[in-house]
Order: sequence, then structure tokens, then C-alpha cells
Amino acid sequence: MMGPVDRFVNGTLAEPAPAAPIAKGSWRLLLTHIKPRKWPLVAGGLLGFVGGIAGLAEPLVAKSVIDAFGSGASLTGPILMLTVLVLFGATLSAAGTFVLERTAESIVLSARLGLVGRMLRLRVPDVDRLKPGDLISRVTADTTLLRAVCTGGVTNGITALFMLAGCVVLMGFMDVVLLGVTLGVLAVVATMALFVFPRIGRATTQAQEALGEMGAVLDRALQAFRTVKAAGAEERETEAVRGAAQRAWRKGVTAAGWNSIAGTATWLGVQLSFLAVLGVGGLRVASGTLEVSALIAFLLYLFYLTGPISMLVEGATQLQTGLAAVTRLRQVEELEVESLTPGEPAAPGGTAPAALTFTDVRFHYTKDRSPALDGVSFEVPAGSMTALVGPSGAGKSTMFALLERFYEPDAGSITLDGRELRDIPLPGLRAALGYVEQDTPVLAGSLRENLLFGAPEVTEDEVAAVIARTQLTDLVNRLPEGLETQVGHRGQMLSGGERQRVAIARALLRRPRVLLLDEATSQLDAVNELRLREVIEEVAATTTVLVIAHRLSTVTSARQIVVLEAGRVRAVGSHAELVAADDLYRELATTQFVASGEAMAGNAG
Ligand SMILES: Nc1ncnc2c1ncn2[C@@H]1O[C@H](COP(=O)(O)OP(=O)(O)OP(=O)(O)O)[C@@H](O)[C@H]1O
Repeated sequence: MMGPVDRFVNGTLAEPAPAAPIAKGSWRLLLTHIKPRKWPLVAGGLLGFVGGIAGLAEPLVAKSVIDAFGSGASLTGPILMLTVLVLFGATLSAAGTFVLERTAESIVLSARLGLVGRMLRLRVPDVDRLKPGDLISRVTADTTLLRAVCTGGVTNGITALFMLAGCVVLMGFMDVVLLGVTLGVLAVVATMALFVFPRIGRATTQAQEALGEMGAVLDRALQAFRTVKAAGAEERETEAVRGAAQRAWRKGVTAAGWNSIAGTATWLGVQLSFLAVLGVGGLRVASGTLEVSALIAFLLYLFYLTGPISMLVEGATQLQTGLAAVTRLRQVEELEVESLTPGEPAAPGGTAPAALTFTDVRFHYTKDRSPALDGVSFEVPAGSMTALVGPSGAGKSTMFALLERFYEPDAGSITLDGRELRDIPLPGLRAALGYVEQDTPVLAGSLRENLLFGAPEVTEDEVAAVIARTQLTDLVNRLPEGLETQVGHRGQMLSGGERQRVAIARALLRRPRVLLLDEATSQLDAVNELRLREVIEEVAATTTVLVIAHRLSTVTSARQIVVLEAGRVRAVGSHAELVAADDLYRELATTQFVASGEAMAGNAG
């Protein structure tokens, strides 16, 4: 069966689809991240604000120091006060910055934990569609963008709004007409900003998407590291990563361009207001309706306004960046996750072998493709071995995927000991099934970690018993550090046969009621072949075994063999019966099963 990684290994990377617009729900999602930490954010903002006001008072105190020079009064008092004010302002500002940054880090952490918590519980069809590298970049890079929105976006924005409001009120006291002129000019600038901000958001989303693509290409190259080298594809893969990196750069530059337009427009707005106020104010002074001092004070306020307006623009920009990130987080957060709360055991019977039945099971991966399973019915009796055989693409792995409920059938019924699979809580169902995949069944880490992967609580005695059952004792004795030996990325340090038996041992340690075994297609040497056969036969004596068989030695030891072709059951029977009665089976047995013709003839006879 094709895994999610394979799906992205084909072909070169296409240009990403245009960035999804920032959806309305993103605002809500941004708030849900920020809301639980609103008080620390307010506290940090307030500390910074008060620190800033203390800074504003410094010139006044400095003035009294200078006045004291002139009048010959003692300097100690004013200097002491100035020192206290400087220290006070600096301490408050530093504390404010720290509280803000810490809160922002906490928001990033909780967004990451939330995503990570969902990631491994996503449903298989969704992960088939998404690229692993892109998912990783959502957890790492996109969450980081939330930091800026919390520190700059929210707090700067709120502080600036306060300052702006204060300033506008004071300007209104000075002269309402001039305030009208100022606001008129600024309104034009604000309208322009409304045009620019969504573009900053869109460019940021595209930059993040390109970054995700870069992660995806890197991931596929590292997953298939040996293949990349063997195929001499280093340069092409590097080029693909480079392409994605450059796309991220281009979009980053676009965002920077819009950013600078927003900044310049702000500056221009204030300058234009200044000219307009100077013109209108000059006329009013000339006509005697305004005092010169009021005009000067008004102009000073106008310059003071530059600060909060710039902060506001910066805040709005950062808000757009945060929204872009949140939009990408939201795409993952909206995916359904599997319910993994521990449920009742799969069915009464503890670890006793279970029977399986498929009744008229139909299943499509996608609606535009022909069905992978098209009315499949057969039974797997408890406590014996059933082999599934059929040409490539017949639907064998799909059956395992439906049994594990990675996908749900479109129609028909699958039961475990008479109980519909969909009525069994997922953890219980998966605990009842031991699943050995065909590819990469061994993970990086020690041999012990690999064995205990699905059952961390088993005893040493159980581990020893399963090692003996799966004929791994020699291997463990041979390895320099026994069970503690590191097996390398995907178990590279073990042979194919050993990997398969380690995976079987891992599945058995969960004491499954049915073992689903997707046999490796690779050729094993005679010793490993014999061992595998003995292990499977031994397991089948006490557990139900359903095996996707690629070896003659396996099919000949199966109680029954189910022949699949193009999603349908073609025949069911023993090896001898099928060799006699089914053309396809005979052909598979002579040409496809991994074994010599002599063995086949001998077994068939
Ligand atoms: N995740 C998937 N998404 C879409 N189509 C898929 C997916 N997995 C398998 N298929 C398709 O479904 C059909 C059955 O595939 P399946 O992997 O079950 O075959 P198989 O009998 O196990 O083949 P093989 O022996 O080569 O592993 C094939 O046509 C395959 O291309």
C-alpha cells in the first residue's frame, strides 16, 4: 500500500496553490490563543506604558535641574529625583518587555502543544493528503509567528490607541477645525492602509506556505536518503529545496514591500496633515480666529502623533502576520482526530484468538478511482492462518487498512468475533490486532525500544519469551550491547529477515488476538526463510494470523488461502485445491511467489 510519504515522492514540486485568504474564523482562533493569557499581556503592556510615561516626565525634572542651576538652589533634590525616575522608568520598561516576551513564548508553546497533541491522532486519509514536512513547518515555523502578534500586534496596538485617543482629545481642545483637517488627511491614509494590510497578510501566508513546501521537499529527500544518492538526484532535490526557499524569499520581499509602503504612507500622511494644518491654520491666524501659540501647540501634537500612528501600523502589520500563521494552524486544527480515549476491550475473550468476517465490503480511496475493494466476502476462522494472495494492486493491503480502521468501508460489514468494527472503540480494536507492515517496520532507537514500542509495561520474562518465539535469541546474543544496541535509522543495521521478525515480536508483545502480517517481498536466505516460516506457524498455533503472503513457504502452511483480483475474492481454498482449480493462483504460484519452482512442485504435489 502506498504510504503518505510515497505520495509526495513522485514528480517535482509544483508551485503551491494560491494562498487561502485569511478567513474570518482566524480572528476567533487568534483570540482563543491570546485570551487565556490576556492578563499577563495587559500587565506587560501596562508596565511598558507606565515606564514610558516615567520617561516623558524626565524632561520636566531635567528642566527643574537646569532651573536650580540658574537660581543657585540645591541640586541634590532634583538630581536624586531624576536618577530615581530614570531607574524607575528603565526597570518598569524592562519588566514590561520581559512579561510580554514570556507571555508570547507561552502562547507559542500552547499553540505547539495543541498541534502536537492532534498531529498523531489525525486520520490516515487526511495525512495522506498533507505533506509531512509541511505539517512539521506548521508546528515549528508558523507557531513562532504568533510571538510577534502578541508582543507587537496586541500590546503596541492597544498602547498606541490610548495615546492616539489622548492626543486627539487634546488637539480638539486646541482647535476643532484643525483637528477636522488632520483627521480628514489621516482618513485618506487609513483607507490606503486598508488596501495594503490584507496584501501583507496574503504575502506572509504565501511565504509560510513556501516554507512548508521547503520542509516537505527536505523531508522527502531525507526519508529516501539512499535512493536520492543512488539515483544521483542530489542536485535536483537540492534545486527543489532551493526553489521553495526562493519562493519564500520572494513572498517575504513582497510582504516587506507592502510593509514599507504602509510605513511611508503613514509618514506621508503626517507630513500632509502638517502642511494642511499649516495652510488652514495660517489662514485662520491671519484672519484672527486662531492664536499663533495655539497653532504651534497643535503642530507639536501633530508630530507627537507620529509615534502612536507608526505603532498602530506596525501592530496592524504584525496582526496580519499572526493571522496568516493562525490560518495555517487552523487548517490542521479543523481536521477531525481519532478518539483515542481508552475504551472497553475489543470483544470478550481477553487475548484468545478472534475470528474475522468480511461481508460484501466495498471501498473507494477516492471517488474518481475504481473501487479498491468491490464486494469482498470471506471468513478468517479463529486460531489458524489465512493467507491473502493476489496480483499487485488487488486490494490486499487495503483490507488491513480497513481492519485497522485507517479508512472506513463505503458499504458492507467487517466483524471481529461477530462484532462490527465500527462499534468497537479504536484503542480496543487496535489492541486486539497486531499489525506488521511490509515496509520500515523498525524505528530508530535501541532494539529494546523497538520491541516495547507498543507495550511499554511488559515484563523481562515476556520479552525473553517473545524473543525466543521469534527466533531472535541469536541476534540479541550477537549484538554488542544486546537489547540496548542501537539499530539505526529504520533499523538499517538489521537484515531484512531480522527486521521482519523484530516487527513480529513487537506486535506479539501486545498479545494480539489477530496478527496482521504484510510479508516482505524481498528474498530471504534459506536460514531466514525457514525461521520466518517457523515463527509464523508457531504464532498461528495460538493466534489468528491473516498474512499477505508473498512466499510459497507461507501459503503452503496456511489453513486457507484467499485469492484476490481487482478488489474481488476470486477463490478460497488450500494450496493444493487452488493449484488444481484456479488459473490465476497457479500462475502466481509459479511466477510470483518468492521460492524455487522445485519447492512449489514439491508442495503442490
Ligand atoms: N492511500 C491510497 N490512496 C489512493 N489509492 C490507493 C491508496 N492505497 C492504495 N491505493 C490503490 O488501491 C488499490 C489497491 O491497493 P492495495 O495497496 O490494497 O493493493 P495490494 O494488493 O496490497 O498491492 P501490493 O501487493 O502491490 O502491495 C490500488 O489500485 C492502489 O493504487
